[in-house]
Amino acid sequence: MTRVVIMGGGPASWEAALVAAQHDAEVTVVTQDSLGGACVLYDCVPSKTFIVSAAARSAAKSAGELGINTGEGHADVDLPVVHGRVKGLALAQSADLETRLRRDNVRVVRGYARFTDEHPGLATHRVAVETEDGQDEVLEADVVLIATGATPRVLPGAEPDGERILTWRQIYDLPELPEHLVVIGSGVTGVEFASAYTEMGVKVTMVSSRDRVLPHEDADASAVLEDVFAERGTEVVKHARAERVERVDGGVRVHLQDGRVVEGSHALMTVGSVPNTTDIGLERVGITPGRGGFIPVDRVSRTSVSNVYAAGDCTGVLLLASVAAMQGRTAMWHALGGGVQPLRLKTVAANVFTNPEIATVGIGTGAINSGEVPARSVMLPLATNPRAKMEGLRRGFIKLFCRPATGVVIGGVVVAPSASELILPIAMAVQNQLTVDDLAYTFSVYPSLSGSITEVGRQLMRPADDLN
Ligand SMILES: Cc1cc2nc3c(=O)[nH]c(=O)nc-3n(C[C@H](O)[C@H](O)[C@H](O)COP(=O)(O)OP(=O)(O)OC[C@H]3O[C@@H](n4cnc5c(N)ncnc54)[C@H](O)[C@@H]3O)c2cc1C
Ligand SMILES: NC(=O)c1ccc[n+]([C@@H]2O[C@H](COP(=O)([O-])OP(=O)(O)OC[C@H]3O[C@@H](n4cnc5c(N)ncnc54)[C@H](O)[C@@H]3O)[C@@H](O)[C@H]2O)c1
Repeated sequence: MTRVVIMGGGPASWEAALVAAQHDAEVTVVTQDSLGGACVLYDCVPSKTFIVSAAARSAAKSAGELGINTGEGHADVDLPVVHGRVKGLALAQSADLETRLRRDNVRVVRGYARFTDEHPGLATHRVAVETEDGQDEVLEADVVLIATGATPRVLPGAEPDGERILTWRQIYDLPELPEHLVVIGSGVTGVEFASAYTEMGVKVTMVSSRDRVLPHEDADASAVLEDVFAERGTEVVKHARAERVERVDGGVRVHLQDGRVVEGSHALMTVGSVPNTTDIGLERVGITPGRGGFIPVDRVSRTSVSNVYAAGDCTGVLLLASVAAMQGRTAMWHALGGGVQPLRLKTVAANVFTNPEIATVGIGTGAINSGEVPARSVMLPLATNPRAKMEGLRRGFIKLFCRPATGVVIGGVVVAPSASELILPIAMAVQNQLTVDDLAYTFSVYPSLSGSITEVGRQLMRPADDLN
């Protein structure tokens, strides 16, 4: 029986464990947190649960527009209930995962895992487990998967104290909503929390190091988000790098590198993550971390050392739960001899959970605008969609990219309240190399937002004459 040891307990780990168990391996997961890892306990799941509550408040506040009076536009936030729900759902999901893995005979050990091979180059590996209760043990492994994830990056001079200077993992312990939250960093994490706290009725100022929020996303999508921020009173301070955060009476002062100062009651640090790779004994197996401490892997999750795989945020490939999970499965399919499809990043769908949401898949706008990838594209504002009008949606769009000659769909962007759901037909088109004609001939429900996807397909169709 192949002995598989998995270090870490997030999506890369639990998905790998399920595949390995299916292949009759003897599987041990070593995780210092409960199962689910940072994804379920601190990052993805808690933030999305919080965002659902924030969206419910917005919906209640805007119901009057649709003729439903909720009582003078009030929608009070019961923060202990919101935070209780966030933590409760995370723990419940973690417990579900543990039950599932145990049912598949996966051994789950709570502890910290490190390689302890005597020297690099050995055919099998040893992983030492350090437990809180001192029941340390050493596991012999034929295959090891490193899935140790990442941790919030700390800016020197802005060390989180859990009271006023916070990481996104500490906010659910706040007894009250901040009066004025300064969000430092305008990547995906920053904008999601800026959007959610604004919807919760908090004054938010965002410190953005670039000329726009979400510098790596579609520029039209960022522009919609900036318009919404402006309309709701979320201030964005641009070209602004935080140098340090000082605690003052009743609040914080954020000192920017150019001398400007931003004041608020609390600072939320969203300046990226660092991989958990420094203290796991990589040198004992001969793995040298790459740039930023991430572990280099190929498209089937192999490291430079035979029978040692890595998956998820510790690899820095694409810091998404869905990618972590696929990397984990791929590692086990490869290690245990199943058929394996190398990871295809061009087909990954992702979503920014702001209001409206921003979903993307396939080739990005950057590569198309720069001419690197030739494409035809259409952007259709949702304002003309009948269902959007009924729902009172004024902003958002569907954008589609296809190959100039064949019309094969290669990417798309959706900006809409439910973009995370609407992106799926485009993702299926990209994954299966469907054409704009395939989309155009697909029935969509009338009236529906997805009707705009088939409409974009029709706008990108070419009469047969054009193709000759
Ligand atoms: C605020 C936020 C929101 C996000 N929202 C989304 C989203 O909506 N959708 C999405 O797809 N992605 C989202 N992500 C990204 C997603 O959370 C990560 O990509 C995902 O968690 C990575 O999973 P992983 O398997 O690498 O491990 P992680 O989830 O990071 O878990 C790794 C676990 O291993 C443990 N560990 C570390 N070292 C050891 C060791 N030596 N021994 C034992 N255990 C160890 C860690 O403590 C941790 O519990 C979000 C990220 C953040 C920060
Ligand atoms: N919905 C989702 O799927 C979701 C949500 C959150 C995070 N994530 C993933 O997690 C990863 C990390 O995202 P993130 O937003 O946490 O980190 P990030 O690294 O993408 O963004 C951090 C931002 O902070 C800025 N920054 C760094 N130092 C700064 C300073 N001193 N002052 C001001 N700004 C500063 C950086 O320029 C950058 O724009 C991403 O790959 C993302 O896809 C996904």
